[in-house]
Amino acid sequence: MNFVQPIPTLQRDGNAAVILDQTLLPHRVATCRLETLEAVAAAIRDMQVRGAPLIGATAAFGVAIALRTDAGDARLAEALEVLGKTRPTAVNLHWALARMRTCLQALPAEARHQAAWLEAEAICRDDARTCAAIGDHGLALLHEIATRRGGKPVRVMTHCNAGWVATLGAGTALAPVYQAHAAGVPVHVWVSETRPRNQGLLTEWELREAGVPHTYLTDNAAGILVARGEVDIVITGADRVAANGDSANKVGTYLKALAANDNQVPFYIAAPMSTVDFDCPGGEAIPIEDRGPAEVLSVSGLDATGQPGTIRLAPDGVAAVNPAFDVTPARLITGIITELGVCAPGRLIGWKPRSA
Ligand SMILES: CSC[C@H]1O[C@H](OP(=O)(O)O)[C@H](O)[C@@H]1O
Repeated sequence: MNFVQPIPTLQRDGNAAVILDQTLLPHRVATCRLETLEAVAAAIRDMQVRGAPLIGATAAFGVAIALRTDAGDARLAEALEVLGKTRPTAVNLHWALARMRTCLQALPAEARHQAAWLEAEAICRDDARTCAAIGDHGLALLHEIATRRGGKPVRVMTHCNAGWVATLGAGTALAPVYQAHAAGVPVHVWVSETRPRNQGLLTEWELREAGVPHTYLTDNAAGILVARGEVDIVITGADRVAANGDSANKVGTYLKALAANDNQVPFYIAAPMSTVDFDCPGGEAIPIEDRGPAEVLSVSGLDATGQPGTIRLAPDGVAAVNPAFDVTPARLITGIITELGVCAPGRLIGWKPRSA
């Protein structure tokens, strides 16, 4: 399916990047123009852009922007270092920066700026194609369930946002849902809010705009829905998949996988092969981002007058912990939906490209 993003998540405008600012969604749809290396790094760190594939592509744009007036070795190294430090868990960031390094380091400095833009834009096009292929492979799974359910909606549970706003295409976990909806396969999506940053609201917004039936729930409600038999399949994205299939995704994913496993509900990760870190043997080696207590102790939204704002939830001095991701062990994962097909987590190593 040729999915066209309703609003581009990332675009080139001369020597700048124009991003869809995700910190304002779903209440305000606005773009933001990034003209410097520092602005790109801040946009990734502060999650104006988020979602593993989109973070990678944005970082690639950051390299191109950084090389405008000086494309020497030192400047290239500085750009790669600054961008590489923005967020630790999503390996697509490092994958994209490595691809930029490979493309650029062999070139003379005067050829690098233009080549960087070409490569960054190629990363975007590749991701759109990858999302479409993930959608195709995931659709086959949803089709199978639809047939079993005799035309009743396939009830998909997801977590966080792995839709089009997190990528350059249709998304990862939501790509099969969009494909199914377009093909007339009835689907209903359970959308968990994903505290503390509430990326579930992004998923809710995407699905509402696309006319895909869905229901929003608190993170804690996921277990009872699974136990009551109201979920046919769980599909989430991933930020880093280890060589043994252990998968890091937004915190709360592990609990959904446990509930799914306890109730014989299939649990799938949908992610591009660029999310697989073949250098990382298992989940214990995946760096987990700690975003600090402030996000946990407050909540952002609109006030009674419709103005955006943040309110404090907890009294002063409350101690809080905020790991942004957790790791779902391979034994709880039914399969990993990639652009190459659906793979059992334990067999991923057989899919390792020769160059990786
Ligand atoms: C398409 S990958 C989406 C991925 O991004 C999330 O993380 P974050 O919002 O912190 O960038 C999450 O873990 C999702 O699965």
